Amino acid sequence: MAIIEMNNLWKEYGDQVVLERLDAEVQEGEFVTLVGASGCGKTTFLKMLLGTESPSRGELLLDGAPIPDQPDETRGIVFQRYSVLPHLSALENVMLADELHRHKLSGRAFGGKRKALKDAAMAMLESVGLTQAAGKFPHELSGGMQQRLAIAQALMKRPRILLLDEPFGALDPGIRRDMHHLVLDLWRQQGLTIFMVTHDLAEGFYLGTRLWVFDKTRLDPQAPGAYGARITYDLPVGDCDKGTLTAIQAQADATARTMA
Ligand SMILES: Nc1ncnc2c1ncn2[C@@H]1O[C@H](COP(=O)(O)OP(=O)(O)OP(=O)(O)O)[C@@H](O)[C@H]1O
Repeated sequence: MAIIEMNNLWKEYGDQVVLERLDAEVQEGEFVTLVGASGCGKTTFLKMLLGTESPSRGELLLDGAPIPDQPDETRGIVFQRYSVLPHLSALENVMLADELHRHKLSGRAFGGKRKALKDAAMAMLESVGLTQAAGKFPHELSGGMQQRLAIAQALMKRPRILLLDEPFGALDPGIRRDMHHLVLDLWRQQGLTIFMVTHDLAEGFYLGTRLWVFDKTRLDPQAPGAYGARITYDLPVGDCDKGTLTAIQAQADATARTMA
């Protein structure tokens, strides 16, 4: 069974149609990268997967059942910036992710449980290369280190699905490359299913096993909100020639000009 399935999925805000008629299935372990013009609804789509936005029409299914309408431990998310809490150390940020979840169930961890939680958080920090930074606060970390910390925080609850919203958009190219290796390692080691929004088509092709292009197939320049975006390309990565890449870029640029 698909881990994620959407059937005729729509998202509207008032009379603005953001997404329309989305149909797709994603299997566990896929790495889906999402590209498309600014404002085409990529973040909105991730928010529906997270559970902070709900579909207006149609179905969005997790393991065959409607996706929970609140975030839970099955799905973790990392934003471009500000995913971590500034007044907590790196270690405390990672521990907090688990504590918030535990709080709902049985309250704060003490004694041996707290020690186990601390050990698990340290192991998570190690897996993202931040052992030395455990006692530091976010403002003492570089942009790349902050994003490593955000990833550690998102993975602490052992989600099956990781949602990444332009997580490397603000990073220098060299740091981005390091982050690419990190994400690919974590994806393989933990058997994650990943949905990642990027503005960089090359990054989408390098990282993903599958690339989705969000674009508007119907456009009314007088009423940019009248129609929503659809998935106009659904490509297995490695199966795309240069002409297709150029066509995707040209189409996204044309949509961006019309929507500007
Ligand atoms: N809570 C909301 N209420 C009303 N409109 C919203 C809301 N959230 C998003 N929108 C609108 O939905 C559209 C899609 O926004 P979204 O952020 O999903 O696009 P995006 O493709 O992620 O853009 P970008 O690439 O610039 O991040 C935008 O027109 C935005 O203004």
